[in-house]
Amino acid sequence: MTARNISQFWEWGRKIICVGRNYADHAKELKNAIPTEPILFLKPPSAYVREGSSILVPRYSNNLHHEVELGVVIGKGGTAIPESAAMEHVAGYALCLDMTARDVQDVCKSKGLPWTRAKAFNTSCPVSEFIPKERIPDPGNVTLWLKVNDQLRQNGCTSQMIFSIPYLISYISEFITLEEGDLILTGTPKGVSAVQVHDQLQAGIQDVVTMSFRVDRQ
Ligand SMILES: O=C([O-])CC(=O)C(=O)O
Ligand SMILES: [Mg+2]
Repeated sequence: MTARNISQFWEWGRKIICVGRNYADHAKELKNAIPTEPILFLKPPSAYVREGSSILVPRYSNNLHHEVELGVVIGKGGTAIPESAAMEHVAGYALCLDMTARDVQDVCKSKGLPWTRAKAFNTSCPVSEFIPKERIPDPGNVTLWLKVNDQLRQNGCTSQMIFSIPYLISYISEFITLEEGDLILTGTPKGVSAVQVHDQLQAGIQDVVTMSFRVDRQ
């Protein structure tokens, strides 16, 4: 067996744990209450898509939204990690999109059902290259942006997160053991909007990384 390299964490088949409503301005734009505790959901590793492949609109959705998010890649596993030690468990970062079938999510929300079909479908988690920890010395203060066909839609700073990265690692690991290669999506700032087939999405973390994806029909 060849040695696994964390710089290709998306091939490892590990967990993708997502935080919802972690920016007050995004919670407000969707008319949701501001959470007092992290809201979590999961995507399977089959959700990953890499540059060069397209984001596919599920056949059952007519309102696919982009959500640009900072992803935290776990380098050292652990259970019940104290907040003070949380950053020692981080190997690096990735720019991520939490693609969301908003029409499906709205139905799930109205019925009090889980968001799986809205959030966990194939290609619902586009990811950039792996960004080693050293390249983002202060992950709590970086700008995330996203353009659709060259028009800026999202532009937010991770300093606006309600729950910090160390807090999230500690909170999650209390009841889900984190493993090397897991990814945590930390929530999206405001500006989410619908994408259409053949749109071109471009996103970045200030001067650290950019990525682009095309949207196609499934
Ligand atoms: O808006 C949602 O669907 C919740 C979410 O994933 C986020 O806030 O990033
Ligand atoms: Mg999200």
